Amino acid sequence: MAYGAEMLRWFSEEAVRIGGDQATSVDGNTRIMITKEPVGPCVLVTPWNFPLAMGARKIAPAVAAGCTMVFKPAELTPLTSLALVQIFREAGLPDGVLNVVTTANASSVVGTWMGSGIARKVSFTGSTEVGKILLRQAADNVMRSSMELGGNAPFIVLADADIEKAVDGALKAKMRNMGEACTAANRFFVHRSVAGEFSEKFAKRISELQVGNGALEGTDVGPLIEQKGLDKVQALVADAVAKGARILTGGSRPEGPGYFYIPTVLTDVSQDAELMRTEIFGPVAAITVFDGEDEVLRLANDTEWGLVGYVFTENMDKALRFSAELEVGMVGLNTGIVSNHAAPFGGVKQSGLGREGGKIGIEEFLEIKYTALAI
Ligand SMILES: O=CCCCC(=O)O
Repeated sequence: MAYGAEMLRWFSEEAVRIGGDQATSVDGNTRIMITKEPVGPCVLVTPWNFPLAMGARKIAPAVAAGCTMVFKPAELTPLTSLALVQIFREAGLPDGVLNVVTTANASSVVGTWMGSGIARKVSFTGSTEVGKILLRQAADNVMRSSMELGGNAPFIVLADADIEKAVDGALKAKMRNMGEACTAANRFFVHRSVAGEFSEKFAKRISELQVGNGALEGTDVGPLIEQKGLDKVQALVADAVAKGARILTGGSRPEGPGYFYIPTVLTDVSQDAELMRTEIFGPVAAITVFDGEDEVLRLANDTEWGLVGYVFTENMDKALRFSAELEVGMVGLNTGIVSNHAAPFGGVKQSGLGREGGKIGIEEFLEIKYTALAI
């Protein structure tokens, strides 16, 4: 909620800073005037995992830039988005600027918007698979496209890391939103010399998390979103164990109803395990041990995704080397959280196109116009 609210504050402040530029041509005969205009009607499509913040991160810059929009929230979490739209109405946003449509038939509704020829921009947060469909549709009308897609984040603990800091960061990078985040650490690579200490301390902290009803006092983590998510997590753990992984903690679901899964730490995970290549989207940490820095960089970059990478080290040179060589859009150095309304959020490779938040976030909703003025 705070993340979403800060997006609104940030972009309300950025609205008044949409600048332009001017220059004189080399021959001195033309004044070059550069202005910025709203890109035009936008198609916004958001996921269920941060229903308020992901809507706010698109709607706020679009409104600030002066765009109108059609907005389709996730089928699993429509009510948060309806509440957000109501807040905009109460704040005085004119009718017709922000139009929300809830549907169980996303492809038909969004496909109609994409093919309309009216929309000039699409901004999507969700799976790489759906992102590719939208990009193909966007190509037909040459629409501006912002894509926040999947991730397969490496979490690297170097030999000289502060282990307490690394465990703390690992807990956040793995367990924020029960692991149901594109930023979630998916693959843990720990240097052999500290692997025992890190794994033991991390597994202990994970095993102390109280799983249960989020409305009850003392609960740390709740259930997964749906049966499909739970089935996926169970299958990924079974596959990893069949390929030689050892369970340090968790590895099963608790008795009783609900889509709960006990937070899990696996070690000795084979690079062939399915969860090394798939976004887990659940509370499972897969640890592998490495010996050399070149080796771990190669393993970390061996994925089609490139959203975020986490590195823990007390050595500045190594920190900067890893930050430069990881093929990602965002790096967490000695921190397990990169998400911040004031920072440019986004990935490289198949993790997406464009950035959301920060100073650049509003540019995604602006078009540049150049006017030549004879002098
Ligand atoms: O799952 C990805 C949505 C983005 C979450 C974030 O901003 O941290």
